[in-house]
Amino acid sequence: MVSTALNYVNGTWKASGSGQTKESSNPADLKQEVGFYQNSTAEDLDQTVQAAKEAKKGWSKLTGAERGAFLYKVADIMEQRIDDIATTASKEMGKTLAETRGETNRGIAILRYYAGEGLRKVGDVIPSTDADALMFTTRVPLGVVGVITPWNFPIAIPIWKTAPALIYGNTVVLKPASETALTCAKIIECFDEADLPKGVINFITGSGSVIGQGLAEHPDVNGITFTGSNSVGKEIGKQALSRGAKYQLEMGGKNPVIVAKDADLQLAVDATISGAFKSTGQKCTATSRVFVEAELYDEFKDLLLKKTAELKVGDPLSDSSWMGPCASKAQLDNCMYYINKGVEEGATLLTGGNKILSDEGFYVEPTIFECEDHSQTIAQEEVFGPVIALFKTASIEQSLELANDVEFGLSASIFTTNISSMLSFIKDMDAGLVRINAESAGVELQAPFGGMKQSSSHSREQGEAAKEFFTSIKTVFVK
Ligand SMILES: NC(=O)C1=CN([C@@H]2O[C@H](COP(=O)(O)OP(=O)(O)OC[C@H]3O[C@@H](n4cnc5c(N)ncnc54)[C@H](O)[C@@H]3O)[C@@H](O)[C@H]2O)C=CC1
Ligand SMILES: O=C(O)CCC(=O)C(=O)O
Repeated sequence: MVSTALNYVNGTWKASGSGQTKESSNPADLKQEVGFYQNSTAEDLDQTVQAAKEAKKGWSKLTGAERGAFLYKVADIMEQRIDDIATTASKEMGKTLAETRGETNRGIAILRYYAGEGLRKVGDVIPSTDADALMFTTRVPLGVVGVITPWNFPIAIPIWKTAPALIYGNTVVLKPASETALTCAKIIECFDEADLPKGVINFITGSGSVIGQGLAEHPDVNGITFTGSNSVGKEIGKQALSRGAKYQLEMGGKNPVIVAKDADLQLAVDATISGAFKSTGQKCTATSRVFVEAELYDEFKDLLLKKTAELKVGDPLSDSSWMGPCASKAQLDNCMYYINKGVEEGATLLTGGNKILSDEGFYVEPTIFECEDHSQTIAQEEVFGPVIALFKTASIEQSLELANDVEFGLSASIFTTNISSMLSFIKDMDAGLVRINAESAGVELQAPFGGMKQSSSHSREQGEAAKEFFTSIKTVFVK
């Protein structure tokens, strides 16, 4: 059934003052509309922020245990809705149902993790130089947090930003990507039914340039957490900095896989395929460059091509599909731009490179280029699609040097059985997430996540690291 998502402001579902809605469409079936969302205005945003501002005092006064009890309740409600949330997400952005179900379960686990955080320590006792004094740290919430999220993890990312914001006592205004607005509304329904106090969590849809930018610029928004493109992220950072708000940005990646001559071949090929092509390559942690030592190169390439040919691309709602379409026409066009660039700049197209079933949806073939020149566009820029640039290298040292030769530093993998190769990779690879004998994608909710170089604002999300962003430290001296 086609539905219309409303904004959620001060505990009430509400239409935008604009009276306008926009359509959310299905990238796997261009004839099917999934539903509609509110095309909100700056006035709607202001009312939403005011609701969060009014709620912050009461929410911050609750104990962590009390706030945690609400999050446990949201998790329990969401557990009853896994299929509905996952199906909506698959319809809105084309990821396979197996992946969106997994992502919903991950969202539930994140809620429970942060619910438990309400009972963990928030400070340290620090010895004072004054024998009669007690000195310690405590933490206070930022206040109102603006959460701006992308479409590629439409369930996990809104939750991994919102749950820690709430448990540490902040109130939230959440603006999801328009492509996945209905999925996010289903998540908010779980918060609504868990009866959080009014105004603690608010949800508003609309364009990035009005609602996203409006949040970044709003004087009553004390912190902004963002995941998305580098260009938008940088602007948000500048706006937040200029008015003294705290900000956290998670942006692009150009993630390498290094395959040593002593690697487990099957493992390295399977992990490369999964890292590069799951979610149609639309992960900031996706594998996009692969460096293979010469001795194993031909065997690796043959097996990679054989297994890629076996992948079934099709309807994300069908159990037999391994990879769905790109999330939108813009994403497909972007992908084709980079594929054409690869061909123009002289990389050898080994497989893929074409749109498929283009009348029905935004499908593209899993694509592999063999490259020699690491300065080529497909080796340097984030594609955000199922495209691999494959290189033969003379040594692990050369692989590592090339792996670091990009502006990003989010995640990176090495496949090797040699301990000293592992250790030099851990030490010398410039990435926030380094993985040994495991694919480049795959983030665990209890561990810090974030990038180096241009991939992030150098902050970390998830696990205990979230506390650093969502709170301010107060040093207390008592005498
Ligand atoms: N690092 C990641 O996980 C992601 C990276 N991307 C990259 O970005 C490219 C474009 O994807 P988009 O969806 O267009 O990303 P985007 O950066 O435009 O959108 C992300 C979020 O920011 C909002 N936004 C857009 N313009 C804004 C503005 N001026 N001020 C504040 N918020 C704004 C959007 O509405 C959305 O909620 C992709 O091809 C990919 O390369 C996209 C999504 C996620
Ligand atoms: O690899 C993952 O699980 C998370 C990736 C991510 O955060 C992203 O693509 O935005």
